[in-house]
Amino acid sequence: MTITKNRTKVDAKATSDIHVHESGAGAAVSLRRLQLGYGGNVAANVTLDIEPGEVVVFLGPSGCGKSTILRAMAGLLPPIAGEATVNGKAIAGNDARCAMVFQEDALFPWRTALKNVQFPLKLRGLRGNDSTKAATRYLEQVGLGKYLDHLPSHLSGGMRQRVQLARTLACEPQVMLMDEPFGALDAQTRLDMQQLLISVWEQTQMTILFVTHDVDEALLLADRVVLLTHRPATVADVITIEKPRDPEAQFQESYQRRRQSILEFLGHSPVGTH
Ligand SMILES: Nc1ncnc2c1ncn2[C@@H]1O[C@H](COP(=O)(O)OP(=O)(O)OP(=O)(O)O)[C@@H](O)[C@H]1O
Repeated sequence: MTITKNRTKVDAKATSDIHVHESGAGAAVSLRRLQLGYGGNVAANVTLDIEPGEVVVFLGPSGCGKSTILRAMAGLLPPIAGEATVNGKAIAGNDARCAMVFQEDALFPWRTALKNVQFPLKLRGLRGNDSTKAATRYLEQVGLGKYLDHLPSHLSGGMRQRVQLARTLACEPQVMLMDEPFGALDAQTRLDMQQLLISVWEQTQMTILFVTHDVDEALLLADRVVLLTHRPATVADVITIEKPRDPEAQFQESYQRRRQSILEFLGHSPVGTH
C-alpha cells in the first residue's frame, strides 16, 4: 500500500498491548456520487476513494457540507442518491465499522473516564474484569492511566477529548470520523492532541476522515487533503502530502506556498454543482 509506505508500520504481534482491529488495519472507503442533504436541499455531492489506513482531511468553506459527509459516514444521514461503502459494503445506520469523535465532548457527564470507555466495550460483550482491563489500556494509550476515576467535569478540555478518543478506540472501528475534534482546544493542547493522533494512527493503521478549518492541522495530519467547494460540497482538488513529515517543514518555502494557495482557495472557493 503506497500511502503508508513512509510511515512507521507497527507489527500487530509486537504490540499485544495495543488494540489493533482484527483486520489489522483500516478499511477502504468509497463515496460514489454521494448526494446528501436536508429537506430536499443538497448539501454535498461527493465522489472519492480512500485507501485502507489513509488519513484524509476535508477542508472547505464554512457551511459547505463537511460535517454532513461525516454524518453520512456514521450512518446518521441516509444519502439522497449514490452510495458510501466501507470495504465494498454500504454503510448502514449505527455501523460499528465507523465511529465518530466530535468537537464538543460527547461523554456521559455522570460516568467516570473508565466507565465512559467501558460503555462501548459493554456493547461489544465485554464485562467485569475484562472490561476494566481493556478500558484501562485504552485510557493508558491516550495518556490518562492516572485519571480512570475522574468525572468529565474534573478533567480539562484536552483530557476530555482524550477520553473521547479512548472511547472511540474501544469501539475498534475500521474508520474513525473526526469532526473538528481539536477545534475547541487551546493552541498547545491542540498540538499535543495532533501528536497523540499521529501516534494512535501509527499503532492502529485506522482509516481516518478528519474535518478541520485549520490548514496547518490538515497539512500535518493528512495523507491527502481534500478541498471542497462551497455548498453543495463537491471535491475541488485533492492534495497528496509527502511523508515522512519533517518537523521543520512548515518553515520551508514550499510548505508556505502550498499553505498560501489553500488559504486563497478557501477565500475564493467555487460553488459546487448538484
Ligand atoms: N440538520 C440540518 N437541517 C437542515 N440543514 C442543515 C442541517 N445540518 C446542516 N445543515 C445545513 O447543511 C449545510 C452544510 O452543513 P455542515 O454542518 O455539513 O457544514 P460544515 O462545512 O461542516 O460547516 P462548518 O464549517 O461551519 O462546520 C449548511 O448550510 C447547514 O446549514
